[in-house]
Amino acid sequence: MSEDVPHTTITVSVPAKTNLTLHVGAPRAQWSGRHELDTIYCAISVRDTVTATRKRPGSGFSLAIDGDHLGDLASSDLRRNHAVLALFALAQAAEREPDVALHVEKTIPVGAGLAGGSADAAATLLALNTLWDLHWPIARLQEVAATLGADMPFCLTGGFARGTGFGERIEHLDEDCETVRALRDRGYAGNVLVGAYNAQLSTPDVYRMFDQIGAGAGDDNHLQAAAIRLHPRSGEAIEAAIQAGARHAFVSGSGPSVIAFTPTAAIAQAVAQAWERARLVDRVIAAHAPAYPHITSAVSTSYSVRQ
Ligand SMILES: C[C@@](CO)(OP(=O)(O)O)[C@H](O)COP(=O)(O)OP(=O)(O)OC[C@H]1O[C@@H](n2ccc(N)nc2=O)[C@H](O)[C@@H]1O
Ligand SMILES: Nc1ncnc2c1ncn2[C@@H]1O[C@H](COP(=O)(O)OP(=O)(O)O)[C@@H](O)[C@H]1O
Repeated sequence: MSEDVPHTTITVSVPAKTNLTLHVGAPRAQWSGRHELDTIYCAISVRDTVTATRKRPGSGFSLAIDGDHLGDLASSDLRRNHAVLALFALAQAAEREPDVALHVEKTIPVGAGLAGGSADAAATLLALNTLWDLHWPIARLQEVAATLGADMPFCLTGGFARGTGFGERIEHLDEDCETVRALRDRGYAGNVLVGAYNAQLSTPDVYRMFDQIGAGAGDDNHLQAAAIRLHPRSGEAIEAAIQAGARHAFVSGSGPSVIAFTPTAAIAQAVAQAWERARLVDRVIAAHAPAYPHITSAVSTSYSVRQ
């Protein structure tokens, strides 16, 4: 005898994160040495997609990862993947079994300062919130996300937000608020180019270099000088982008990737050409800011389970 089991698949598309400003304070013992931050997060439309599918009870989790530039992910322990950590964190918080198949399709460069891991964790939480019929509010999911990483709570909402604490305290910034209007007036919205690298930077290493050399004079990203010290090509790409007319160009978070805000198609072409001609980046990705996560599909079918 067989029984029909609902077979639901939820797919979430999630944007990458950059920091328009990233002011770094002292490390705090109560945060296990993490530094106090005051940052403006901005999500950009370089996206990963996470699909979560219910599996047979007791069969455990599975993870499949696709993408052309997986960096150290290709050889890393699947159980340490941030999407899997999010699955187990929500399973524990919601008292559910993690019998879920996760499929992560990556275009966010890995170890790039774009929070690709945090984005996949956020997408997993959003997918499971529907797959398991939890329908928890974002604030409750953010409590789970904050236990996993500083910029994970922001990745659940996208758009613009101010982050404080070690980055986990989020004040979402509405599109029509004064701060966002001022950001738009200063050219921090619209088309961007991402200068991506095959190389990765370890975020802890960048913070340690920051502790040694501090912030560069006038840098809105206090980690920028440290990231450039460890990955000089990022600094060359920033200079070339500004010379080519970019409104803003900076290292994204702990780097090495570079973000250039390009207000016209001609400037975008000039920046891309300057980067490619002098091989200042390994890949150029066009995107726009801000961007938001969204559920792209929820498919319910059924499959027979032999009793
Ligand atoms: C720098 C930022 C800016 O948004 O993002 P990325 O550029 O890496 O994406 C964040 O602060 C990345 O925070 P988070 O995502 O938790 O960092 P992880 O890669 O998990 O590395 C954690 C390590 O980074 C350092 N760290 C992280 C956050 C913080 N406020 N102070 C720190 O000193 C600590 O050494 C910590 O152990
Ligand atoms: N799903 C994931 N996507 C990207 N990186 C991941 C993921 N899971 C674990 N990681 C690990 O997290 C580290 C940081 O990756 P990532 O979040 O992309 O960069 P950053 O912290 O610089 O924004 C990498 O060493 C990577 O192996």
